[in-house]
Amino acid sequence: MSRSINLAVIPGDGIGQEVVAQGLKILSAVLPQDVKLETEEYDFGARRYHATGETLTDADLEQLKQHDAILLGAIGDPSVPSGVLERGFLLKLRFAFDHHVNLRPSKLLPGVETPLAGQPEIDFVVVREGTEGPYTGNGGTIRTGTPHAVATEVSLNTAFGIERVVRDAYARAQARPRKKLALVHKNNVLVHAGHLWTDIFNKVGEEFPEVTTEYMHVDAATIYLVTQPERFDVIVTDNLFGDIITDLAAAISGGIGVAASGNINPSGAYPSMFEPVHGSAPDIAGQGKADPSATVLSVALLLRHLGYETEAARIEDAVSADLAERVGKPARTTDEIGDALAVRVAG
Ligand SMILES: NC(=O)c1ccc[n+]([C@@H]2O[C@H](COP(=O)([O-])OP(=O)(O)OC[C@H]3O[C@@H](n4cnc5c(N)ncnc54)[C@H](O)[C@@H]3O)[C@@H](O)[C@H]2O)c1
Ligand SMILES: CC(C)[C@H](C(=O)O)[C@@H](O)C(=O)O
Ligand SMILES: [Mg+2]
Repeated sequence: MSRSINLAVIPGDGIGQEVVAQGLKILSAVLPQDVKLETEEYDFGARRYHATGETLTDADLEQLKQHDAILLGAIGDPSVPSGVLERGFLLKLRFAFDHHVNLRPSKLLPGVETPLAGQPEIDFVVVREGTEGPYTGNGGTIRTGTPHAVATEVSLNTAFGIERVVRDAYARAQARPRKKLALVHKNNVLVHAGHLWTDIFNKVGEEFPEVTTEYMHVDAATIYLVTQPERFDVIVTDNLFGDIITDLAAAISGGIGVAASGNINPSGAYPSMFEPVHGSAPDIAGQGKADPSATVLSVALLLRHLGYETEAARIEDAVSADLAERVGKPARTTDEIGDALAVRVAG
């Protein structure tokens, strides 16, 4: 039986261009010959915006819908006002394709440096809700430019949206050896949203008696992520808390250059999108300094999502070996790391 992957590729802005090139290099190197890889590149981001004023049109969404999956580098550029591309492209796409499971694994691989004392066991996954919370654009500004300006950014939380992501997180916890799930929220202050999350978390938990649960306020979670990261197995949390704690999770487990993510539509109704957790890093863009590992690991998540478990594991092993060998060696360019990984996955 012939197999194929029809992939939408969105390099985007800044280092997105550099790291996606490496991701594709590794993808081509790892796939068996009988798998036909078709890629179509899209120019979303600052270039498209400056040329046309567009971020993501309905026609673009129609085209993207035809693919099996999407690989994204990063979106956002200092030449475009903050929020225009982030909301107008990235969030619009995540919402349009109902990417409600934003999956962000963190694993401290052997030999990889962490700013934490000792070499703690870090191996957890954050299931970040991806379509609701304070991200929906449910707000506004009045009296702009006056001393009485008012801005609101209302967090939207639906029972439907919470329940589906919470159930997904329980299922992931159930499938892992430690079977632990933590709900991270702020139900001591955000009592409306927080209690809806907590009630649903407890109710869905009745279906998963083997999963051990705990609740933690998000501020305390930031303490434990630093002092006891080994405590975590699966974390489920809302969109904004998930955004913040996954940058922290990246920082403790090898850095933002190795943090991968998947924006998953579990039903398959729309293609899922895989991207590094990091952004376009304008401070290092164009200098060959970006670590492509996060994108390469995102390619592994993409392959696993499409059923290519062996190839996904090969990529993860290659990145792990590459990271372990870095200690004490001079820094390599983005391209050099990509080349080394391509050799490893092919061999
Ligand atoms: N998914 C996305 O497309 C995404 C994610 C985050 C931020 N952004 C956007 O990216 C732009 C820059 O955001 P930011 O500076 O807050 O975050 P950032 O993640 O781009 O950069 C934060 C820091 O991490 C470093 N860094 C990031 N990726 C790296 C890599 N692969 N290797 C080595 N170092 C790396 C950067 O040099 C910088 O010091 C903004 O426009 C923001 O909105 C986009
Ligand atoms: C750029 C921004 C919209 C995005 C988010 O907040 O989700 C980014 O920070 C991320 O973590 O993917
Ligand atoms: Mg973020």
